[in-house]
Amino acid sequence: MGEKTVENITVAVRIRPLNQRELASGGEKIWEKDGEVGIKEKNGARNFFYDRIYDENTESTEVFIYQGVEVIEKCISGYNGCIFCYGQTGSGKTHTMHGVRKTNPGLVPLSIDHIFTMIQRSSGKEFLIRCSYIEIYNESVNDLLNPNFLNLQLAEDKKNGIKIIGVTEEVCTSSNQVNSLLVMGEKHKNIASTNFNQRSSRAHSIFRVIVESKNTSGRPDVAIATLNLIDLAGSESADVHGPAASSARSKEMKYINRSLLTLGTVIMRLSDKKNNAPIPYRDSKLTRLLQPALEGDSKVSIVCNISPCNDAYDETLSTLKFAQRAKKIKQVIVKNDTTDSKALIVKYEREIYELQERLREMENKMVQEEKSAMNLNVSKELQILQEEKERADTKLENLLQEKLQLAQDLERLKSFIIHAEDVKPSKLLKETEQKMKKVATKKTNLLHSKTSTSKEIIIEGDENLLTKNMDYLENKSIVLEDMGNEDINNFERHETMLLNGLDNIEFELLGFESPKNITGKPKAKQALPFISNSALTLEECLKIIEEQRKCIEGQKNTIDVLKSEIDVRDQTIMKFSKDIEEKQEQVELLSDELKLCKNNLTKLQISNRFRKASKN
Ligand SMILES: Nc1ncnc2c1ncn2[C@@H]1O[C@H](COP(=O)(O)OP(=O)(O)OP(=O)(O)O)[C@@H](O)[C@H]1O
Repeated sequence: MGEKTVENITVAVRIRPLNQRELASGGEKIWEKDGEVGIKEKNGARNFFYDRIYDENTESTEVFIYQGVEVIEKCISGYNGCIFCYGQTGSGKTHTMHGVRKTNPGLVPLSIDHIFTMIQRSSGKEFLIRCSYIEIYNESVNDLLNPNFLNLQLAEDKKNGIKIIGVTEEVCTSSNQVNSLLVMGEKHKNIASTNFNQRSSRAHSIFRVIVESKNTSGRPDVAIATLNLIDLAGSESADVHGPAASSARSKEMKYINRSLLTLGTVIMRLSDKKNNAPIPYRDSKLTRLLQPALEGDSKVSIVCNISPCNDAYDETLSTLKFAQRAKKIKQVIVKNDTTDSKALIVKYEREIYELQERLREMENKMVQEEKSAMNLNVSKELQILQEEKERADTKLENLLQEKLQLAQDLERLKSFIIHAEDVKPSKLLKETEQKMKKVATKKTNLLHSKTSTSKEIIIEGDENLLTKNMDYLENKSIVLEDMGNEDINNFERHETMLLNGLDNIEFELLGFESPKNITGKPKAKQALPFISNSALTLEECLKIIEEQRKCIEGQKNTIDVLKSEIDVRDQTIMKFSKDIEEKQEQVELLSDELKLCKNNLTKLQISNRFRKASKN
């Protein structure tokens, strides 16, 4: 706890001018100011003294100078403050508290202006201002800054007084901002027209400003002061609404009067300390909310508003008595110093510090990012990609070479392969084959035409191949006799050739053995010009042909394998090319990202430089 001061509640009386209704009804002014601090009945029957008396000629600014300035300045120094107006309906409470914003502002807007003026003058200190605005309507606490928040609950808070749970608290940094909140709250106020006041407040309204202050150097203490600016609803008698009063107005009147009565009792008990009767703070929401202030933790200033008219005599007298009692209340007000980390200013400062740290970290990180992006990531990435590309290029080059080699091999191998259709049959072979066919036919015919004996002789001729040959020639001459002359000539012309061209197959077809011994060496090979070695037997030739055929088939298989290998490599090459394209795209993307990163950094740096400049 901080410094203490013992003070009385400051009580002033403000006399408003007679209003139209009073003048029209022939009302008379029976109360008048008596010096700076006195008020007396015109007939001299009664007089009262307070801290200050304001008459109908006094401007609200003057009221503020005496009733408001000290309270506000105490708040700025860390003491709680409370200013409220008390009086019957239509006596000028709202006029005093709020006034007419531009032409004749009341204590609330003047207090706000003064708070910010004081802040401006308080070098070496920092402040945090937050505001809330509520009204107590029919004993229900409603949020005027958020009309959806109705019937808010109250809770005891030993450090900060009575807390309104869930109330809207707006942090404000200028008087304009606070005034905007006031305007907004005013729109949600319960106001109605009565016989006594066209715009009568149907609820008590409390504009609350919490001022947190802290020295920028030295002790870390934070002073938290709460300023309550209260415009009470006025006490009402039944004639305020007339006999046709609606049930809503009657209900409002009941609640207003009951809470004002409780306030009166609280003030009475506080002013009479000898009487140890309990103080009924809890009997109304109004007194509960005012309890910390009235109990003595606040600098309290009360303006009691009265009508000077004779027809309001009772109400005015009641107000003046209330003011007298209030004047007696002594208060020990204490400065609210705290090192509580819950103080919003401490919390915000910590947050600001944390945010600045984070910003610094972010800036460093961004510089690092930029560097690494510039020097490491991108160049490394590029280097890797380039190396990969070079490797892929080499691979591709090798594969192309291999492919070329394979293509050449293939061509070479292809040139080795001879297809049947590629080979032109020799004229000689063709003729030989034709003759062979003819001979075969004729031999068959001959065999059929001969007796079974001659057939047997031929078969038996196996014993002596030469004899067989003779027989054969004999048989042939028989056949020749049977054939026409033309045939004979033809046959003879080709006989040698035929004999030479006959191979073992023909002989075997005819049921003979190979005529190797007939001519010494078989001549069949001479009829096969593609076999260059005439020394080979026909079987050997066939074998060679078969081997060659197999070899060609083998080569074909090899070529097929090579072809499929080439296909696989082609696919690999395609894959590599695709990979390279993808990597190049990645490189482009990374370059774009880097550009973006650089732009963002430049923007951030500019905004930082702007922010630091505007701070200075
Ligand atoms: N000092 C003053 N000078 C000029 N006009 C005043 C003064 N005091 C009050 N009035 C006028 O009297 C009328 C009623 O005043 P006001 O609304 O402030 O009364 P109130 O006490 O707030 O009433 P209620 O309790 O019904 O809300 C208003 O039109 C107001 O402008």
